[in-house]
Amino acid sequence: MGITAAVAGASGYAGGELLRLLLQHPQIEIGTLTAGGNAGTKLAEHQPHLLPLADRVLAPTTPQELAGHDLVFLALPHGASAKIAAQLPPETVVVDCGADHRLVSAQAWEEFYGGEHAGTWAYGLPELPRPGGRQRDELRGARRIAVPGCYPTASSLALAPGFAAGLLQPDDVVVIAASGTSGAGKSARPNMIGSEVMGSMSPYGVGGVHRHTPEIEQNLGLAGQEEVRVSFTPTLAPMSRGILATGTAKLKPGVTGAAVREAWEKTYQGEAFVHVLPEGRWPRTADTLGANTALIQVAVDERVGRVIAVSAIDNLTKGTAGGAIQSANLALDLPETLGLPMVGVAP
Ligand SMILES: NC(=O)C1=CN([C@@H]2O[C@H](COP(=O)(O)OP(=O)(O)OC[C@H]3O[C@@H](n4cnc5c(N)ncnc54)[C@H](OP(=O)(O)O)[C@@H]3O)[C@@H](O)[C@H]2O)C=CC1
Ligand SMILES: CC(=O)N[C@@H](CCC(=O)OP(=O)(O)O)C(=O)O
Repeated sequence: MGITAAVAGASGYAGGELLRLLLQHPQIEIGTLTAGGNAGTKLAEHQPHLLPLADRVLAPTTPQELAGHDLVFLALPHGASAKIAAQLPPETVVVDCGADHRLVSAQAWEEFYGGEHAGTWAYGLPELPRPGGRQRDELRGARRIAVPGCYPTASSLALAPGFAAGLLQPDDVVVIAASGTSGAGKSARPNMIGSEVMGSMSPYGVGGVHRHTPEIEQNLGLAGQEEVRVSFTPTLAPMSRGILATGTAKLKPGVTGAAVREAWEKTYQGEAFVHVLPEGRWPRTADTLGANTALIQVAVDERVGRVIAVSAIDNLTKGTAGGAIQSANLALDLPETLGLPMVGVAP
């Protein structure tokens, strides 16, 4: 018998993308699917694109329904996963797409999310450079995994090579990122309706208050082993999927353009999903659509002594469900790339 996986939150965007990818995974069988208020309805009502699962009925999200699987993906709102995970057997691989277990600092959790910190799990961004290794080292054999936020995935992959190589000043880092509307989940806010989003871009969470700020700081700080401060501004773009993150940071004195290029290329050399593009080509979200890839480019603005690093991802694929399955592959000792698309949909 193969590996069985349950998906909690199967009626949502992240749950739907998990199922799209799991249907193509050669070693994982899809088990129980659950929802909240939509429990009792058929999956086809919420995910009409997932034809092979159309007649599956959604179960309520309880530990009893989720138990008995080798793998459980939680694609639930913040705060819902900790209680459930605590009631699942310790040997089950639990992969949480929500934020509950991403942050190391309880103080940062309280400041940006409020309430009690549920604890820290292995962070599911395998390519992230860490002193003497990669984040994937912590994911091999892990039984509890926290999938990163979509903005932190794009922003951290863009800038981490510069911090890992000690090329960037830690106190002058700016990230501005644009996201498609699916990043907000299915429960639309008033600013998400089509007539407001189409043909317009708008900032939100401005002024250092967006909850992904401490997560980006945590990742860049771990890469460089020093405290990093980031000014992060998210914006909403008129597209359903995709994130384009532009990070800039002040170079340390004497750092050359050649050293920057070498650091970025070396960091991601051999990585299957994270690619530094050839010089002169810039990442576009469209090229990552439906793929578990992150496309990166870097340049030096010599006039102001800053590095500019840009990355593009599909927020639902590398930014959530693809990253979740990549980490699960590592936890289960499967090939890291198994079942994951590397080719986007174009145009
Ligand atoms: N969208 C994205 O790009 C990203 C999302 N994530 C994270 O993934 C998680 C899911 O996000 P997303 O799919 O976008 O959200 P959606 O709003 O699209 O889906 C939420 C899912 O959770 C279920 N649900 C809601 N409340 C409860 C509850 N109290 N108990 C049990 N189930 C419940 C919903 O079921 P029902 O239909 O019955 O209401 C639905 O299946 C979130 O934690 C989000 O932060 C992470 C990275 C990126
Ligand atoms: C466009 C949009 O609204 N995006 C979401 C982030 C999505 C994501 O990655 O968030 P989690 O931390 O919730 O998992 C936001 O800014 O809140």
